[in-house]
Amino acid sequence: MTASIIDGKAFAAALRERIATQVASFHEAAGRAPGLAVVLVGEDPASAVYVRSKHKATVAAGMGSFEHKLSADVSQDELLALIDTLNADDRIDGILVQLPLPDHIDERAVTTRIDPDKDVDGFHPVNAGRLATGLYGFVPCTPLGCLMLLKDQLGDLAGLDAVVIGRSNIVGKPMAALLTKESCTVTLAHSKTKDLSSVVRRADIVVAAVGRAEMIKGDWIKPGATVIDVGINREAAPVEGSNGRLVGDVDFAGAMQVAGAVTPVPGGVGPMTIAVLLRNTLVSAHRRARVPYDKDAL
Ligand SMILES: Nc1nc(=O)c2c([nH]1)NC[C@@H]1CN(c3ccc(C(=O)N[C@@H](CCC(=O)O)C(=O)O)cc3)C=[N+]21
Repeated sequence: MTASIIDGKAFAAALRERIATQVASFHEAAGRAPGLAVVLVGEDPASAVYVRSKHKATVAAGMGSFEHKLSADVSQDELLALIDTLNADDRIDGILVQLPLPDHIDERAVTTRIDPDKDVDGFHPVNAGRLATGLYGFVPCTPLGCLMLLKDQLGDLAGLDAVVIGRSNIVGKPMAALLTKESCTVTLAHSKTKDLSSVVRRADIVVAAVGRAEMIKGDWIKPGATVIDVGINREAAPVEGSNGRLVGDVDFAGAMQVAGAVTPVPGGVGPMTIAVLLRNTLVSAHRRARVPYDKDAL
């Protein structure tokens, strides 16, 4: 038996198509395009690549893209002042400050400065609280993308055993909250979890978000389980000057022998993150302009 491969890239492309259609009707109804502001501090090459693909996807969906590139030595006060300006700018429905930030800037101070109703990343504590208590709010893009893939694969998730490995505020915790909302029995495992392989083995759904290459082994997985691999780890380059291979947090070849379905890396969760960012921005635009939208298409 071989697992099926969950094509996140294709799912994300289809979602972006539906978003583009709704962006066009929003534009007609509101007389403006939805707008996304992306702030990049410094010259980290990986961050620059992500910001470029976000910009391309934003424009391709018919949205306005407002890029702000600041030098690595910008002061925290200058960055906060830019966020205040973006908060007050009516053309902008979503604000994303690319993480990580340089060490002299306090990420907390930055994420809490963003207007929660423009916080399309869902990182503001107000949105974390809304998610935890079941109120409307922005849900972080990566876990929401994972949930979309799971529902597409499995339909109703109620009663399923889910294990989330990794307790970050950006992926693990919101993922556990989303699965709880879907009536899964959720275990949030992490680096201190005892006997992780046994914890993983009882799960119908495994979401791996630990940031350690191929840590989750194939023989830990329950036969037929659905495995979502959030990890993006770059292996050391085979020859100097070249790029190393991208691998997930799951031993993909091993998991393919046992699981029912597995997301690949690349081409799984990563493309969903950007598509959901556009979705959150479109939803924000509808809310801010008080134009109703088609929830089912998104
Ligand atoms: N405020 C903030 N919000 C973010 O959402 C955010 C961030 N900061 N900092 C960095 C991470 C990373 N991230 C990814 C987006 C797309 C892919 C993606 O499309 N990956 C492709 C391939 C990527 C490659 O080839 O390097 C794939 O998995 O198929 C991955 C990772 C968003 N992030």
